[in-house]
Amino acid sequence: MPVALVGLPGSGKTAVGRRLAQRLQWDFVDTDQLIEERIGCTIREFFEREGEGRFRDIEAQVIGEQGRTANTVLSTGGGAVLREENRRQLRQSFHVVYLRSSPEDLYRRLRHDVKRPLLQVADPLGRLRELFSARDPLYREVAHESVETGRPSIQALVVEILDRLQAAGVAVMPPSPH
Ligand SMILES: Nc1ncnc2c1ncn2[C@@H]1O[C@H](COP(=O)(O)OP(=O)(O)OP(=O)(O)O)[C@@H](O)[C@H]1O
Ligand SMILES: O=C(O)C1=C[C@@H](O)[C@@H](O)[C@H](O)C1
Ligand SMILES: [Mg+2]
Repeated sequence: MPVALVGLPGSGKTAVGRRLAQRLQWDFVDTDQLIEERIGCTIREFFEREGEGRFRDIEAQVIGEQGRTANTVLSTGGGAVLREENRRQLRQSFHVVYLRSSPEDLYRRLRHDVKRPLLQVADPLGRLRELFSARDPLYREVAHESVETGRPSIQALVVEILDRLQAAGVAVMPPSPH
């Protein structure tokens, strides 16, 4: 069964997901990257030109496709859980790991980042707090595992998630090369 990472923008889905896939020798797929390849422009440009609804349609299609893969770590976009259809798909077809972060930790990481369209507002910390209140219940609803990302390094998070995946029988660690 593929593994999906969910969480707010900046929670580490891409950074953690890539390393997790390396350790498992699985494929790594990032829905945001896949979508940018398909639409031929950045998500930010697409949001401005076509609107969030069109972006969410493509996102739902990509999650549906990836649910049929094996040996894949899927890093989802921060808003993937907003659609009921996606929550059902995630819960059914993936082992879902929620990277749970406080709005304050996220703000520290993302304040200089201009790539995340939802944070291009006058009060990004306020926006993150709103996003957390609105989405934390949805991430919890879909998650089979939840890990707090406040203090641990990316490496430590990967080790913790690997332990959980092995305990759940979802993944077997490949033998180490030496
Ligand atoms: N546990 C962590 N400790 C320190 N830095 C981290 C941690 N997790 C992520 N980061 C850093 O925070 C930034 C955002 O991480 P990343 O891009 O992986 O988030 P994301 O969840 O994929 O965000 P988005 O939903 O917007 O795609 C990156 O620079 C990443 O290296
Ligand atoms: O939190 C969100 O709604 C989003 C997060 C990003 O990963 C992208 O998927 C997009 O910018 C929307
Ligand atoms: Mg990402």
